Parts: sequence; structure tokens; C-alpha cells
Amino acid sequence: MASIADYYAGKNVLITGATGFMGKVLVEKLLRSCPEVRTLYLLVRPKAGQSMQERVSDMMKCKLFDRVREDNPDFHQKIVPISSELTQPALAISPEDVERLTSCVNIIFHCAATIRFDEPLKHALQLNVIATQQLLSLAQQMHHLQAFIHISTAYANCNRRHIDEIIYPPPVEPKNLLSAPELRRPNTYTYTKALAECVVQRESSKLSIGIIRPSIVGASWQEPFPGWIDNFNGPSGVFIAAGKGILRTMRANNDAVADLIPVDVVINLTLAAGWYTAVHRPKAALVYNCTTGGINPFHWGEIEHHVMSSFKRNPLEQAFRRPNANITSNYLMNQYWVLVSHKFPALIYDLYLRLSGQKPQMMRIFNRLHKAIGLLEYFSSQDWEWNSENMNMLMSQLSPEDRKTFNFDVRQLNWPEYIENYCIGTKKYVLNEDMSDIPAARQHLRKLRNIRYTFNTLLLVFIWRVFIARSQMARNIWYFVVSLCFKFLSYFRASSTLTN
Ligand SMILES: CCCCCCCCCCCCCCCCCC(=O)SCCNC(=O)CCNC(=O)[C@H](O)C(C)(C)COP(=O)(O)OP(=O)(O)OC[C@H]1O[C@@H](n2cnc3c(N)ncnc32)[C@H](O)[C@@H]1OP(=O)(O)O
Ligand SMILES: NC(=O)C1=CN([C@@H]2O[C@H](COP(=O)(O)OP(=O)(O)OC[C@H]3O[C@@H](n4cnc5c(N)ncnc54)[C@H](OP(=O)(O)O)[C@@H]3O)[C@@H](O)[C@H]2O)C=CC1
Repeated sequence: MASIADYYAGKNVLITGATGFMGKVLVEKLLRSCPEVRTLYLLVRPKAGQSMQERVSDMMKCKLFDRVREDNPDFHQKIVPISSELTQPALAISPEDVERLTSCVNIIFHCAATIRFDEPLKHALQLNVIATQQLLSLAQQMHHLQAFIHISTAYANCNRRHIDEIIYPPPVEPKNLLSAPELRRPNTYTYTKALAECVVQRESSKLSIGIIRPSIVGASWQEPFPGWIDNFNGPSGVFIAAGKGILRTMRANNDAVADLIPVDVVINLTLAAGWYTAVHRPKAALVYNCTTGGINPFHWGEIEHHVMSSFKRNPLEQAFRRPNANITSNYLMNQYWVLVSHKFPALIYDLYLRLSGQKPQMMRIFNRLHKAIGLLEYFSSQDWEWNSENMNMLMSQLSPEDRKTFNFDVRQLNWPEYIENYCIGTKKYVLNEDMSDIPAARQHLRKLRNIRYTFNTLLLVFIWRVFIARSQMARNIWYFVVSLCFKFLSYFRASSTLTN
């Protein structure tokens, strides 16, 4: 049987969401590991005053593509951006482009979606469900299409504890979408992704379909280099907020499995699933749960420990406080720490900013942080079991060479090392901080520690002045404690003189 790279040789590939986190890694890996691929058609929209061509050429300049650039400086010739706004009728693709795509595309990877948890339902439906339906209609017009790979999420069915690699009945009949009385999901994102799976499955008699369900996608493990990440989504924003000393407490279950999956693992599995779907043409859509929890589990408590120690070794610049975040599943305990270690320091800092003639900002930052972590807590407070038989089946189908080139065997993942690279990745690639500034960042943390010691000493003196100096009973207790200390000291001194 042809290897994965042999299969993609000469193929025309259509990708949606190529400017996003996972889409970029998919484009990079295809170009690097399948160098004979013919053309990558990327459905892109203009955004923030940039044309789609400008956006794609900016994307190709990014560090992620360094290895591809080294191997083939002309790799951009394989990329053809196609203007498309997925929320518009017929995806707003021009008739000429439709003609071009229908005559040559061999495989589709549908990555585009809104992944915001607070997206208004109407917009989430428009993009995650209706655009998927429209892309499937376009796919059916394609004369040489061999596979349609849809990226879903492992949490599409998060209302269940055990999740098999099947499509479950939709939360509502997709035809009755807008009149749905309640979501039965924690957010519009997981709700619409569940609906999209049903929409995709309904076309499986006409198309060869694969559905990839990654869990929480994190920084790259190995490829193109360890720790690559470019956004604040999911745990990355939490890690950064903790590393900057802003986040001190969060509701999460120490013992729940943290089902993180490296982005390169997801992309390797996606490309392998594309190959398998095209070559074997399975009769029903195959679902691949792409998770780590059942294979190589790691827990939120362990994540907390490794993130904190990593940021102590490699501190972020200009931290607000020394990094020291703790997770707890206890609601009241969390509320207490929010008050003491988030709101109180924010108030004091904002007061300082006001007094020094600057605009207060810490309270605003904390309000946004609380909104963000409030939306994530559902996923960090419980765990799920995913069946991963199809992932194992796919692995068994790969040649030993492909198993190395398209590695998605997470049994080999060393979590402490991965988390260390992840934290360094947030520093280097999300915050664009220089590793050579680490000594200055450490110096800053020492300064913060000294400020804390000074603050604590002043607080102690204040308490002493207010309570001890004014009350006879407090004074008596104080003298008692001090005399007890002296007695202990003289006892130890006497016993050490005797033994000498
Ligand atoms: C050490 C402790 C260890 C603790 C362990 C516990 C960790 C728990 C982590 C649990 C993760 C669970 C994830 C579950 C994922 C489900 C999987 C998926 O399928 S789907 C994939 C998962 N999907 C998601 O993760 C989507 C979740 N995100 C959202 O839904 C929204 O971003 C929002 C509602 C949180 C904020 O909305 P809004 O207020 O309108 O703000 P905007 O969006 O407009 O952004 C404004 C600015 O803030 C930036 N920034 C953004 N987020 C964060 C952050 N967390 N932080 C900091 N910053 C953040 C952003 O870059 C932007 O910067 P700039 O451009 O202005 O410079
Ligand atoms: N990140 C994660 O943790 C997980 C992600 N997934 C799934 O993986 C896929 C990719 O996610 P990820 O890369 O993280 O998401 P991103 O938000 O980084 O990327 C989303 C992509 O979709 C494109 N897009 C959004 N709206 C439109 C539109 N109206 N028209 C055209 N393109 C649009 C974006 O383009 P633009 O740049 O123009 O905005 C971008 O390229 C999604 O299907 C998501 O559900 C699944 C599990 C976890």
C-alpha cells in the first residue's frame, strides 16, 4: 500500500480555517512531510484591513514555516488562497473559483469554526453548522473528491461521561435549529459542533468521510519544533495568567484527567485519517476520538505543579506577582482566594495607579480573567472517558516509516517535559519574549519577593500597634510568647554546652 506521503503526491487539497491555530500546523506539515503534494487551496477571508493574499503571505513568513522554507524556499507556489466568507450564501466563493475547485480537489480538510464559548447561538450555528452543510454541498459537486475530513471536538458530546467513536443523536433536529428551547450543553460551541457532526454524517452515503475529535489542543510536542503555540485559547491563557502572577486560584479538580493533546499529534492523525479514508473508502463516517486520558493520563493537579515550577525556572517578563497559582474544587475556598489574592491586590494596585496619575487597569483585567476562567471551569472540574479504538486501528494500518513521520502515539509523551516546552512556548511565541531576558525576569521576581516581605513586615507592625499596644490581654499574650521563646532558646543553648 502507498505510504501517506505517496498518497498525497500530486493531490489537490482544500483547507478551511488555514489561518487558524490548527490549520497553520496542517498546512506546514503537509508541505514538509508530503513535499510532492500538488496544490493547497486555502479558503480565506479578508480581515482587519488585510486582503486574503496579504494574510496568507504573512502566515507563510511566520516562524512555524522555517523548516519548510529551508527545505523548499519556493513552497508558497503550492498555495492558492481562495476568497471565501463561510457565513455567506454559497460560502461567497466566486463562480470561477467554484469551477476550479470542483474540477480538481481530491481531499478536503474542514477546520474552520468559531471556537468561542460565548458566541451568540445564531452566529455559532451559521459558521459551525450551516457553513459545514454548504461545504458538504460543494464537496458533492467535486468530480475527483476522495475524502472529506471534518474537525470536530471531543467535547461535542460532553453531556455524556463515556464517549464512543459514534455519532450520537443530535441535541435537536438540525432542521429545527433556531427554535431549540435549551442547549443541553455548557456553551454554544459544543452544542453547534455536535449538530455539525450530524450534518456531516448525513452525507456519508455520498462522500467518504472522517471525523476527528481532538480534546484540548495544546502546544506542539515535537513538530516542527517543541512548544509551538500562537494563541490564548484553552489552557494557554490560564498558563500565561498564572505565569504572570495574575491568576492565583481557579476551580479545577486536582484528580480529574487533563485531556490535553499536542497540536502536532492531532494534525498527524488528521493527515493519516485523510489517507485512510481516501484509500479505504469506509462505508460509514469513521470517528476518531483524539485524546490522551485513556492512554497516558495526566491530571490537573500535576499540570498545576509542573506549570508553576516551569515558570519559576523560566519566568515571564514583568510579572504582576510571583507565580503561585493553586487549583481547588471547593467553590467557597475558591471565592475566598479570589477575594484575597485577586480582588484585594487589584484594588491596591489600582489605587496606586490612581494616586500616581495613571489609569487604573487591574480590576478590569481581573474581570476579564474571571469571565474567561468561568467558561473553562466546566472542562477542568470533571473528566470524561473516550474510546480510542479507531485511533489504535489507524495506527496499526501505518507502515513503520509512516508511524514515525506521522506520529500520533501519545504513549511516548513525557508530560513534565511537554509542559516545560509548552510554558516556554507561551513565553517565546505568544508573548514574544526573549529567552535572553530571563535573568532580568528573575531579578524582577526577587524584587517582588522583597516588596512582599516588606509589605508583610509593615502589616505585622501595624497589627502590633493596633492590637498589642492597646490591649492589656494582647500584651500579656505577647510577653508570654516572647518569654516562652527565650526559655526554649536558653534550654537549647544549655543542652548544647553540656554535650560539648
Ligand atoms: C497553573 C494553573 C493550572 C490550571 C489548570 C487549569 C486549566 C484549565 C484549562 C481548561 C481548558 C478547557 C478547554 C476546553 C476546550 C474544549 C475544546 C475545544 O474544542 S475548543 C478550543 C477552546 N476554545 C477556547 O478556549 C475559547 C475560549 N475563549 C473564549 O471563549 C473567549 O476568548 C473569552 C470568552 C474567554 C473571552 O472573550 P472576550 O472577553 O471577548 O475577549 P477576546 O476573545 O476578544 O480576547 C481579548 C484578548 O484577550 C486574549 N485572551 C483570550 N482568552 C484569554 C485567556 N483565557 N487568558 C488571557 N487572555 C486571553 C485574546 O488573545 C485577546 O487579546 P488581544 O487580541 O486583544 O491582544
Ligand atoms: N483549539 C482547540 O483546543 C480545539 C479545536 N478544535 C477544532 O479544531 C478546529 C480548528 O480550531 P482552531 O484552529 O483552534 O481555531 P482558530 O480559532 O484558531 O481558527 C479558526 C479558523 O476558522 C476560520 N474562520 C472563522 N470564521 C470564518 C469565516 N466566517 N469565514 C472563513 N473562515 C473563518 C478562521 O479564519 P480567520 O483567521 O479569518 O478568523 C480561522 O482560520 C475547529 O473546528 C475547532 O472546533 C477541536 C478541539 C479543540
